[in-house]
Amino acid sequence: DKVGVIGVPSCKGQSAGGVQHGPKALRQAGIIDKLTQLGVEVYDYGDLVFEQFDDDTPILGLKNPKNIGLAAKKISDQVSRVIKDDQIALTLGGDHSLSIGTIHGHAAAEKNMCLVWVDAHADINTPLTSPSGNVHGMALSFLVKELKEYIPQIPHFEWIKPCISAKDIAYIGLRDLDPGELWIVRNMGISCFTMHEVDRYGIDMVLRMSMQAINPHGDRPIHLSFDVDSLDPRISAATGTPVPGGLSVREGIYIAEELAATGKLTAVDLVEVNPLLGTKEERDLTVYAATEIARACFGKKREGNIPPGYVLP
Ligand SMILES: N[C@@H](CC/C=C/[B-](O)(O)O)C(=O)O
Ligand SMILES: [Mn+2]
Ligand SMILES: [Mn+2]
Ligand SMILES: [Mn+2]
Repeated sequence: DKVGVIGVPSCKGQSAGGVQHGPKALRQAGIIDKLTQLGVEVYDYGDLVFEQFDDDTPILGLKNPKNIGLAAKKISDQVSRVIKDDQIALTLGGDHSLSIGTIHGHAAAEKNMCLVWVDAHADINTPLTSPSGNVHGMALSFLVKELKEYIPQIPHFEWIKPCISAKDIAYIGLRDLDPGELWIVRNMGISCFTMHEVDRYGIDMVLRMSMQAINPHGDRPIHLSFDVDSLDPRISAATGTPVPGGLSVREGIYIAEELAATGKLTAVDLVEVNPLLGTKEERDLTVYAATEIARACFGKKREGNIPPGYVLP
């Protein structure tokens, strides 16, 4: 496999300072080497640089429209280029608003892609339903075709073409939805496996049902958007919006192992690591969990791995 790593030091989609240092924290934890050790051909594109615009007043309550709209375009172009170069795009965040760009870029390169969104949150508030104006909680609303009529015109967001249908999305790990989001999930027919379903069916069955729903013939490129706050705060406390009762690191790794096994994983977002939050132990554990999810996405197996060409001595 060839993997293109893109750092996205974004933070304006939410209000906790520090998430822009997520890419650096993951790099300092050796994420690149850990992938290289798996025999993966890693192309590191470094971190995207975003021009900062201070004159960026909220529109309809949506915060930082100019900074986020312009950043998303850069992200979209970069992800699209990486995938067209036959590399799996691994985007290190940064806040979850970056997924506007990664999913848009993925769809530009692979229009038949489908999406697994692993998160405590649905991130599908529209600008009119958002309780906070934070775009990391709205990312999907600009991308889902069936929501087009509910999305007001936002300056610097005009270039975003809705590129995915509700039926092509599966949520895993949800446990903190706003009313508007639940209405959308229920009425647009998005496959949704909250922590209730994870408890009821177990993670394997949830994954099987997700794939049955969005990729029944196993022929569609898969986009995994992994928000570290999907994991339980006991193992992922260094994040802006922690919610108790999350996935265990084993469940997170299982999702990654199974999606890797399909051979169709084409883009991965690893977002919302905020190294300035929590104690040093909590930060190190959060970063460790995130790097283990990444390793599992690119072939690391708990049964072990045999290097190519290995011969028993
Ligand atoms: N639903 C809340 C929380 C959003 C959380 C976004 B996150 O999942 O990317 O952390 C909001 O809209 O403000
Ligand atoms: Mn979240
Ligand atoms: Mn999120
Ligand atoms: Mn988060």
